[in-house]
Amino acid sequence: MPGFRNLSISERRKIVVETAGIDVAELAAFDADGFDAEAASHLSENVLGTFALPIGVATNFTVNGEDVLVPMVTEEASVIAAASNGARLARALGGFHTSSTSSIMQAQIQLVDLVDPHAARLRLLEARTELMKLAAAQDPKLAEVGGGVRDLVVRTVNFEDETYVVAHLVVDVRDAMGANAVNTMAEAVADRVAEVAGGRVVLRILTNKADMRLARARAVLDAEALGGPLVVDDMVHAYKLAAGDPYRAATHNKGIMNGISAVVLATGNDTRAVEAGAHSHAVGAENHYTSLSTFEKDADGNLAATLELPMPVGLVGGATKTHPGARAAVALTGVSSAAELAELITAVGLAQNIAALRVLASEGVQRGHMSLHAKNIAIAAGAGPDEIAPVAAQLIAKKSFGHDHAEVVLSELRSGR
Ligand SMILES: CC(C)(COP(=O)([O-])OP(=O)([O-])OC[C@H]1O[C@@H](n2cnc3c(N)ncnc32)[C@H](O)[C@@H]1OP(=O)([O-])[O-])[C@@H](O)C(=O)NCCC(=O)NCCSC(=O)C[C@@](C)(O)CC(=O)[O-]
Ligand SMILES: NC(=O)C1=CN([C@@H]2O[C@H](COP(=O)(O)OP(=O)(O)OC[C@H]3O[C@@H](n4cnc5c(N)ncnc54)[C@H](O)[C@@H]3O)[C@@H](O)[C@H]2O)C=CC1
Repeated sequence: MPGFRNLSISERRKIVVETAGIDVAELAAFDADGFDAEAASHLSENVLGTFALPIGVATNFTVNGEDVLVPMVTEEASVIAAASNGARLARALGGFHTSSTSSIMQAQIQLVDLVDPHAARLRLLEARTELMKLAAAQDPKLAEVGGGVRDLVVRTVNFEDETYVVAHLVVDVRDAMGANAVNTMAEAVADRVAEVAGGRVVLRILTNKADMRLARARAVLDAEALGGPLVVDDMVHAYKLAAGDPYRAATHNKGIMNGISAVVLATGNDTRAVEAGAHSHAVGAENHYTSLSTFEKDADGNLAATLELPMPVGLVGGATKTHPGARAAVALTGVSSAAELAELITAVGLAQNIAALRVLASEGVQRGHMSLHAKNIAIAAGAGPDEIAPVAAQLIAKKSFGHDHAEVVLSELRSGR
């Protein structure tokens, strides 16, 4: 959607409504009074009001052959521009291809004070059918929509002089994020689990290491569009440093989460749950913190990029149906299942990562990022509504983004110099 960025907000809204095929009234949720203090007071505690952040759309996304607009809520300049840019680069060779596992979440039930932990583990596995049935009885609605308890897995965990037995309820939560659903089940079976194992239950809570709920995205990027073979090679070098060095991996993955957290937040999902899952997944099989994505040169000299990570997001439950902005954001994407949303979010994470690595492997991040952040610096220096654009333009022209420089530019503007 070239030129979209130059339109006014109302022109952008018109195009979004036409493209997404939604009712214009839905976008009223993004107005200042779209989510008032009264409505907000039902979502959280000790509420004083609401706290607004920008919601924008990333453009240019093709996912599994379909064009899609992506709502993103973020306070950081250049994130939405970069996602749109990454999607534009991927689009030339077919966009993003995605897949995912079933929506499987797990709850952990921790047993302590066991005299025979290894035998207790087997006693629990012998009672597997009974315990699964007891858990399933807590959520008939989930069974109605095709979900439910799929397994009971029992592990032992050793720490210091303790051997804990930990039972995992493995549950298909379908279109829910599923934390409340599996926590309810874990608490309901805890007494019987303690009885069968012959110990005492302490924790009964989901794990955010949602490694049975993975979403995947991949794209091929045209070498010439990236800037040539050297940029491809250097993007692979950038990836390899992240793969081998936790100091770089943390920043590399932060770039991925720039896109992911923004869509998770826009759709009313739990950013902390997704972030905890992502970073736990980034501790790979070799037990060191590494890159969530991969980049490799393919047989044609183009760049093949992939991303796979846990993506526990829902379309029902939590705040997804109760926050009007979240409802509008989901409507805008057109997704109809939690799995589809999870895959879209993963494609956005990959687009974000592609855009960041491309600038890092070529001109560096500061020109693009700071040009878009310049208005923010102007505001922080005290610029009023009419002064923001001219101060930002001066900072960009001089390629000098320091706050002291912004103050000088502002005072020169005010004194007519
Ligand atoms: C910023 C760009 C996109 C400029 O990129 P550019 O090449 O100067 O811009 P362009 O004018 O050629 O535009 C290319 C496309 O980018 C999009 N675009 C471009 N500008 C806008 C805008 N104002 N509003 C909306 N969309 C914009 C838009 O889709 C546009 O296509 P067109 O509309 O022309 O067909 C590029 O430099 C970029 O991708 N930079 C990466 C920035 C980034 O990653 N920001 C996140 C913050 S930094 C960070 O937190 C993470 C990091 C970097 O540390 C992660 C890591 O280390 O791995
Ligand atoms: N560690 C963590 O991540 C924790 C997260 N949470 C919070 O839990 C909330 C999410 O929990 P949920 O169980 O998703 O919420 P929920 O309990 O509000 O909704 C899930 C329920 O919706 C019903 N349902 C109706 N239609 C369904 C469908 N098509 N697919 C699946 N279920 C359907 C089912 O009965 C299901 O149990 C989020 O707000 C999250 O922040 C809560 C505790 C801990």
